[in-house]
Amino acid sequence: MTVNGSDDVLLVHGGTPLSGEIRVRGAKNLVPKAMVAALLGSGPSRLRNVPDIRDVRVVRGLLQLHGVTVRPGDEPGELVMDPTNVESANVADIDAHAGSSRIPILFCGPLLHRLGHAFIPGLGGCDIGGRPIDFHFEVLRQFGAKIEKREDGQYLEAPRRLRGTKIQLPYPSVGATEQVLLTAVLAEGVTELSNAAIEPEIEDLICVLQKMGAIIAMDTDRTIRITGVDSLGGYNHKALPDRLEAASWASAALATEGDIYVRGAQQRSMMTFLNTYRKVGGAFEIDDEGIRFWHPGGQLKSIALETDVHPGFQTDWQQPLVVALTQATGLSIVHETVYESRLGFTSALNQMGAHIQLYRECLGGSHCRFGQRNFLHSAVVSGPTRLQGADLVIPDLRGGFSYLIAALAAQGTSRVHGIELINRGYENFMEKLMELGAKVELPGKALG
Ligand SMILES: CC(=O)N[C@H]1[C@@H](OP(=O)(O)OP(=O)(O)OC[C@H]2O[C@@H](n3ccc(=O)[nH]c3=O)[C@H](O)[C@@H]2O)O[C@H](CO)[C@@H](O)[C@@H]1O
Ligand SMILES: C=C(OP(=O)(O)O)C(=O)O
Repeated sequence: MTVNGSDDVLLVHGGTPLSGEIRVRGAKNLVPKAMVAALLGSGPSRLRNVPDIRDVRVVRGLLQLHGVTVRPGDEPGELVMDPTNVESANVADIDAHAGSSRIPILFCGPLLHRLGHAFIPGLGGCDIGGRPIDFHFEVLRQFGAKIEKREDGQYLEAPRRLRGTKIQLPYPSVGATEQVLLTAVLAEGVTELSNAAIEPEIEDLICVLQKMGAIIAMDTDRTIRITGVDSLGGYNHKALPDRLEAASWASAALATEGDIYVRGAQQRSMMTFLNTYRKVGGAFEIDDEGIRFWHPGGQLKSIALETDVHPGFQTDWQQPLVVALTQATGLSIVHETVYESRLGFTSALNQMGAHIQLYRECLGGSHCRFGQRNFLHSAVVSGPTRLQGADLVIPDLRGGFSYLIAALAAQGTSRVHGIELINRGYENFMEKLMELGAKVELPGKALG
C-alpha cells in the first residue's frame, strides 16, 4: 500500500511500556466546525490551539476555495480566517474534496446565507456504519432550502432568507445539531431544536457562535433555542482540547502497562471515561495542566461498557479501550449503540491472540436502534490474553490507533499498513510515539 508515493507501513516492535509526556491540542471534532463558522462572520476570526491534522487541512482548502483567506496567526497553532471575499469567489475543483471528511456537509447553512446556493460533494469520514445524512437535509428543508441530488453531490438553494423553525431530531446526532446551529444563527426568527446532541464540542461551537454575536440558549433537556440575528462578526477563540485523543493515549498507557502524562487533557469533558478507566483498574491523577494515566500493576478488571451520546461513554473512546480490555481478567461486555459496524476491527485483534466474540443482540443495559437488525454491535472480550505481533491493515481512524496500541502491547513485531489515515485525527502521532519510547520504524527511513 502506498501513500503519496511512499510506503505507508509502520513496523512496531512491541513489548515496551509507553512512558513519558505528550500534549493534545484542539479537538478534531470542534476545530473544523469552528473554521466553518468563520464563514458566517462579516470580519476575520482567530482560532487558537489548532492541531496540524488532515481534517483541518481539508477544511482549510475548502474555505480557501470559497474565497476565505486563511493564514497562520501570531502564536503557534493560530489560524486567522477572513471571509470578506466569499461573495466574489470563483469556486472550481470542489469535486477534488469529495470523500475527504464529513465536514463539507456543514458548509450548507453558511453558504446558503451568504450566497443563496451551495454545492456539497460526497462525504468521507470513518467507515463504521451507514452514516446517512437524512437528518441534515430534512432540517435544511425545514429552514426553507431546496435540495437537488446530483450525480457528484448535492445542490442546495435558498430562494429567500432561511426561516427559523421547530425541529425534533429522531436521534441526538452531533452533525445534525451542528447543522441546525450553523444555519439557525442567521435565519429569520427563532429556532427550537429538541433532542439535540450536547457533546462538549457542541457546547464549544455554541461558545464560538455566541462570541460572533449569536443568541443561543441551551436547556438541560437537550433543547437548544436560537434567536436568529441579521449579521455576525468574527471571533477569537481557543479550541477545547481533544478528549478523544487524550483517551486514546490513556488506553495506550493501560494496554502497554505504561505511564503517560497527557498535557492538555481536561477532567470536565472526560468524566465518563475517567470513571470507566478507574473501574477497569487504571490509575489517573488530574492537575491544572493535564492528566497522568498509568497502569498501577496487578490485574485489570473486566467491565460492562455501553457507548452512548454525551454524557454517556463516547463511541470514539470505545475502540482503543477494547485493546486494554483484552488484558483484563474475566469477561468484558461492550455494547456499541452509536454506530452499527464499529466492532469489525476486533477480528484483527483475534488474529493477534485476543478472544473477542461479536453478537447481533444488544448485550448489556439497554436495547438500541441496532438490536434484531443483523448488526454485530455487541462484543464479549475474554481476558487476559497474550497478544502476538501481526500484519495489520488500518480500517478507520480509531480502529487504526487501536491497532497501534495492540501492536505496542504485543510480543514481537507487527507491520501496520495504512498509517496515513491516523494523521486525520492524531497530530504528530509518530513523534509522540517515539517520545514515549515506542520502538517503531518506517521501513527504509530513519526516524527521530
Ligand atoms: C467530525 C465529527 O465530529 N465526527 C463525530 C460526529 O460524527 P457525526 O456527526 O457524523 O455523528 P452523528 O452524531 O451524526 O451520528 C450518530 C448516529 O446518528 C446517525 N445519523 C446521523 C445523521 C443523520 O443524518 N442520520 C443518521 O441516521 C448515524 O448513522 C449514527 O448512527 O459524532 C460522532 C458521535 O459522537 C463521533 O463518533 C464522530 O467522531
Ligand atoms: C468517527 C470519527 O470521525 P469522523 O466522524 O470524522 O469519521 C472519529 O473521530 O472517530
